[in-house]
Amino acid sequence: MEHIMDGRTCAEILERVRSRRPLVHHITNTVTINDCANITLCAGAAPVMAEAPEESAEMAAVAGALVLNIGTLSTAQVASMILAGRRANECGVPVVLDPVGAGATRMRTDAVLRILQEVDVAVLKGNAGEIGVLAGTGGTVRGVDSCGIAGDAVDAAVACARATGTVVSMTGATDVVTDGRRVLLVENGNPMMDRLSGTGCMAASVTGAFAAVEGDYVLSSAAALAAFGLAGERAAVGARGPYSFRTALFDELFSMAPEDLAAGARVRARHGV
Ligand SMILES: Nc1ncnc2c1ncn2[C@@H]1O[C@H](COP(=O)(O)OP(=O)(O)O)[C@@H](O)[C@H]1O
Ligand SMILES: Cc1ncsc1CCOP(=O)(O)O
Ligand SMILES: [Mg+2]
Repeated sequence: MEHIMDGRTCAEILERVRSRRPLVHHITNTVTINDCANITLCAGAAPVMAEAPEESAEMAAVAGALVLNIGTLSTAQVASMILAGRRANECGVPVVLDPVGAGATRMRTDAVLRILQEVDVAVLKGNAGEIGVLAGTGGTVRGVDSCGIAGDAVDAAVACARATGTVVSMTGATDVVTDGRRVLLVENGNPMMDRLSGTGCMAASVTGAFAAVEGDYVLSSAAALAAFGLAGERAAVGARGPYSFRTALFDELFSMAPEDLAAGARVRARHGV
């Protein structure tokens, strides 16, 4: 491990998001689209949602990052994602793919495999079940929820990164971020994040904002999950349930100073993969 990810590194990436305010182009689902826009703003970046095939490539070309989320996919939407993704690749814009529900239906699994074939994806951010399915090592997904992964979760994430050539960012109580060689474990977060629809989608949005300003996507993805998870920890204090937690989650990310993240990030390297 040539890079140890300390809180200071996370904080520096957050500072860069805040000072550069990158445009994060989303093609995403209709359930959590507004939450994705607002969490992007709270991170310090600028969201735009643009999925029409007539404009998606043009928008991707001027973005700092492109986030593709298949949560409410259609054949036409996936085609537009591929148009945008290819142009993003030509322009050096990092692409984050959220394979929402991959493994739950054949259409979702096939769409993800097709996007991975046609687009050079920088970060594949999914829950454990989705990553297990895409790794081919085994995972179970019901609807959009992970119902578990076969075998060791870190091994599956590493296998998925090697098979897809992406940085895999696998969320859960402990997040696993790997390029198939380096492995970072992010301990930030709170179980309340699992009780609210959209936290996985928002994690992808923040991942996109951080990827726009840091070209080492293992570092950018771990920093993004540390910041989002720390916001979740702080939001849980005093929350009365999922919806007061939701409001506080946005407020906590918005008001998070880089020094807060430097002190609160809990990221460690896992050796020996
Ligand atoms: N039990 C938990 N403890 C702490 N953080 C969690 C927990 N479950 C999920 N998270 C966090 O919530 C976010 C969404 O993760 P996850 O629930 O795995 O995604 P999805 O909604 O795609 O299934 C991530 O930032 C993750 O770290
Ligand atoms: C419930 C639902 N159905 C299709 S997309 C979606 C939102 C999924 O959000 P997340 O995976 O971030 O919890
Ligand atoms: Mg969820």
